[in-house]
Amino acid sequence: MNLSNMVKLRKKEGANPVIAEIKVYSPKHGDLLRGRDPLDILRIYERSGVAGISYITANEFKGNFDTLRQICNETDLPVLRKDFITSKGEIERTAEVGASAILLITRILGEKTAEFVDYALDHGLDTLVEVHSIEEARIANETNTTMIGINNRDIAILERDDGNVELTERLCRHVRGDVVRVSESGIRSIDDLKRALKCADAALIGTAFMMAENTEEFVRAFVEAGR
Ligand SMILES: O=P(O)(O)OC[C@@H](O)[C@@H](O)c1c[nH]c2ccccc12
Repeated sequence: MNLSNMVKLRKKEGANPVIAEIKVYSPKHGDLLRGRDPLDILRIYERSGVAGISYITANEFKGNFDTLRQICNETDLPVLRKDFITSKGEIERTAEVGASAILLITRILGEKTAEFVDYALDHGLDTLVEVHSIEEARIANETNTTMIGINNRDIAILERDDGNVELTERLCRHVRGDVVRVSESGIRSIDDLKRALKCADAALIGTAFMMAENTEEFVRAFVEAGR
């Protein structure tokens, strides 16, 4: 099942649709993996009942394509590839490795966003078009994307800012309601999660999960909150 449909299924089941990110490093927080194996994090996320897995292949976040391939081979959950995609060849590679969805950043692709969405859809991928402003939401709304993500943090400065769910609350009404809407980044607590899910269909969380003392307990609490 692809990521957008998995989000809808988890929502129907009464769980909070959470996309859990295996985030090994961030420019703001530094090392997040702390010597763990990314596949062990994957198993914990699977056991916690998340709707899908996100993995960043971008060099700036110390990701790599082989780990993405391993994750896709090891799980039945839909996997989202996050990177600063600027070529159609990267869309083909993402489909070939078995990922379910690909992130396409409006800030980077601009007027090419719609064309890249169609190319990804034609290769069997779900698309998460990422926006950080009303203008970018307008571009995203004009595409055939299955999902639109509101990044609460500013990817142009590699998320060194302290964005939070206020941006989701502010932008959501500008994002089409007929696509899966995802609130991304800066979600650190159950309260943040509940605020995000008031207007988005799913929440994408990385740092808070990677920094948790007891990851499974922490992630499961997010998935089950309010049940
Ligand atoms: O670690 P956080 O604040 O929970 O954010 C996760 C994810 O949204 C973030 O890593 C992200 C969102 N869009 C991106 C694009 C590239 C790299 C990373 C990202």
